[in-house]
Amino acid sequence: MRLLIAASGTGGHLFPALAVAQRLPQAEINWLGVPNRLEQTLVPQTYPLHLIPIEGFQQRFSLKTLRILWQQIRSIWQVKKLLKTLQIEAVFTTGGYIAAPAILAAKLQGIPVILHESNAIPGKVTRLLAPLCHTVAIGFQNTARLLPPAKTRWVSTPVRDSFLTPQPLDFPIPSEAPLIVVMGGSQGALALNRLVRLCAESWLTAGAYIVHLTGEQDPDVESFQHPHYFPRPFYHNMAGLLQRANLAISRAGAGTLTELAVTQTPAILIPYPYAAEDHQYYNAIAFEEKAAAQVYRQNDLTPQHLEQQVLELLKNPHQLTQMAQQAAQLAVLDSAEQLVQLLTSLQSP
Ligand SMILES: CC(=O)N[C@H]1[C@@H](OP(=O)(O)OP(=O)(O)OC[C@H]2O[C@@H](n3ccc(=O)[nH]c3=O)[C@H](O)[C@@H]2O)O[C@H](CO)[C@@H](O)[C@@H]1O
Repeated sequence: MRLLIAASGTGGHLFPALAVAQRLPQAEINWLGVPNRLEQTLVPQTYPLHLIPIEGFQQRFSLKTLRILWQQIRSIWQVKKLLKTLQIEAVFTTGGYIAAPAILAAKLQGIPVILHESNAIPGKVTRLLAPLCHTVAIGFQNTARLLPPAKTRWVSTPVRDSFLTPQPLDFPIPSEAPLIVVMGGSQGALALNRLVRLCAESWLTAGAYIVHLTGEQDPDVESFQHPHYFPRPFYHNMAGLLQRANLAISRAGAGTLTELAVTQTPAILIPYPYAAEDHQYYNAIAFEEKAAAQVYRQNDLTPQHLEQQVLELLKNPHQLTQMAQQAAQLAVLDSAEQLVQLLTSLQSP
């Protein structure tokens, strides 16, 4: 199969697409992305990457809106040409603004599209263009009700292959010590970082180790130091890290949540308060409803409260085990496989 994957921008859009691509060794895969985004680091060693210069629309109308609209229209023709030149037979996209030209160009060329929407509240492009897709694969079961004219199928969200087998971890952490992993999504989260640094001392004193994924942009990254505290701007072996973690303190991006479920990691979730339509909160609630996580609104959460909640959990391994068991109930281990089947079924008469 000749497949175009349109996935761009953040880890949450790229890693699920890479997980599907990994499972299609026979396919001829080309990738559609945007300049200067994470795909330029993650994709070109494995797949030819084609870049189109587009941006997402801003909330408020301005002259820039017209420029973005023009970029979008132009990019539809660029993608249409690409589909033709590469003789693409199917398009797979994980949503976001790159999905718009990919879906519209595929529709003009009569090529079927599988769109994967990982979030509980679908993004704007998904809501608008879902009816043009062959199938919209969804990460959360409840999302189907928000996409009524489209054909939906719940598959959860794919995780990288490494999550499906035990991975070694290269941090010097004794096997009996509790490990807290702090994650702010693929770009880190400054507010979460500040909050955690205010609490870290007391968790470390209680015997925990901390791996803190800070993102690349934190100016205060060196402001807290301790021999059992490991800050990293970005870490690639997420599977090994989460398999070992006893507790995660995290934003609530859909990709991260799926990985927490697959690795059975109990979590304190602090959704990004400015995510479009508050979708991270609704992602997180699905985990809280199943008692797999505790959810706190960033604006209501004081450092004292977070510090206490974590200390309580560290003192109560039985509660952590119960949360881990509940997280396991949310895991769908063959999500990537289901998407591969959907894609390959497009070729059957
Ligand atoms: C601010 C915002 O709107 N973020 C959105 C974005 O987030 P973002 O890309 O942060 O979100 P996710 O949590 O879905 O995915 C992060 C991915 O990056 C990986 N990772 C992270 C840190 C690290 O050091 N190493 C690493 O590999 C994680 O393992 C995970 O696979 O896309 C997600 C999927 O549409 C949405 O749910 C999020 O709401």
